[in-house]
Amino acid sequence: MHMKKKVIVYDRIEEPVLSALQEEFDVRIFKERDAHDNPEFLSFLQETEGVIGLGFPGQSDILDKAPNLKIISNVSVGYNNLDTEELTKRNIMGTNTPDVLTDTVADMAMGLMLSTARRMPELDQYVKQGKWKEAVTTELFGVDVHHKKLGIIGMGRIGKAIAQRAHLGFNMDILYHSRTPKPDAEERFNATYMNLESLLRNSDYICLITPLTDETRGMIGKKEFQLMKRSAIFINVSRGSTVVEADLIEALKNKEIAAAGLDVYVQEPVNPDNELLKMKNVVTLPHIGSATAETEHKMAALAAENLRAGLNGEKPGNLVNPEVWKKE
Ligand SMILES: NC(=O)C1=CN([C@@H]2O[C@H](COP(=O)(O)OP(=O)(O)OC[C@H]3O[C@@H](n4cnc5c(N)ncnc54)[C@H](OP(=O)(O)O)[C@@H]3O)[C@@H](O)[C@H]2O)C=CC1
Ligand SMILES: O=CC(=O)O
Repeated sequence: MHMKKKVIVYDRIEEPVLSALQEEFDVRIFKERDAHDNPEFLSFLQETEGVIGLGFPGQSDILDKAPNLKIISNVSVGYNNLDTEELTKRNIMGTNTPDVLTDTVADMAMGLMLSTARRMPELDQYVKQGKWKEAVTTELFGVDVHHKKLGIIGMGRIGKAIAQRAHLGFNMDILYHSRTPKPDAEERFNATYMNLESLLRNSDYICLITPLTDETRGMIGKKEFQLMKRSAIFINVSRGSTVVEADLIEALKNKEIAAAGLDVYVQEPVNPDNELLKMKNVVTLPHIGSATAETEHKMAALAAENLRAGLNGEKPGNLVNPEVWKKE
């Protein structure tokens, strides 16, 4: 009898993609929180050929326990959970889900920027708690977004989609920083390339949307917050660890910057005691950049396509370690 290949769904894959995978493969679902000390997980991992899901820790200690693994298919564009060099050494493919989420994440980044600037979550509570007794006065006013300067750090797929919305929709001036200049963004959004220091000094809004890598880890810390305007609003949609969180807390406490909008944290789910959660001028979201029904479905479908290709001996469309393919 033909044995189905073993696949771990590592929290999470949406229906109907999950059912399709269950038909093709011998699928076991494990949740990140209770997997790693679970003997059932460790024994299934021994025989698993494919992993699909969110944030599977693809580093050597866990790879040692997965001798038959051929592919880790991330349901995310970011792949900082994977040690790509280690994967390549072991002939394991890593894949991600670019493009299908770009517009959805950019919409969210704009929403986070607007709601931080206009204090929407705070004022939502003000209305719901029955505090709205007369027209709001100056202490509840926000600040304008339109016609301000937006500094985008990481002018990639999502950075450009944010620039498009901000420039064409909100008449914002776009400043940007990435490793290399982007002539197409300069042409389409009149964006100006800057080194990081100039961007931080000149922006009214700063939006961080780089991948988390060895280079970007902690790239925004004490010194960078001190370079920002005191009126600056800082938005982080990248990964929590691109920012030194303790320095962000200090910068907000010392009023070195005006406010922050955060979708990502060093520890996720964020610790309820984190001081950021207690600050009125910080808008917090639970890492929902791509979390719409339509986009999550597209990401799951694309990740399943990548997984299938890898397990069928074809080159997946979104390999993050293409070296592994040349090696074979
Ligand atoms: N909050 C959320 O839910 C989501 C978060 N994300 C995060 O957003 C990231 C970006 O996604 P996407 O736009 O598709 O990725 P891209 O690869 O298209 O863009 C990344 C950009 O970051 C730049 N960059 C990389 N390293 C550095 C560096 N050291 N200094 C300055 N700039 C740098 C790149 O510059 P260059 O082009 O010059 O190399 C590129 O412009 C993901 O990796 C993920 O971490 C993504 C989706 C949802
Ligand atoms: O954070 C989400 C991603 O797709 O990366």
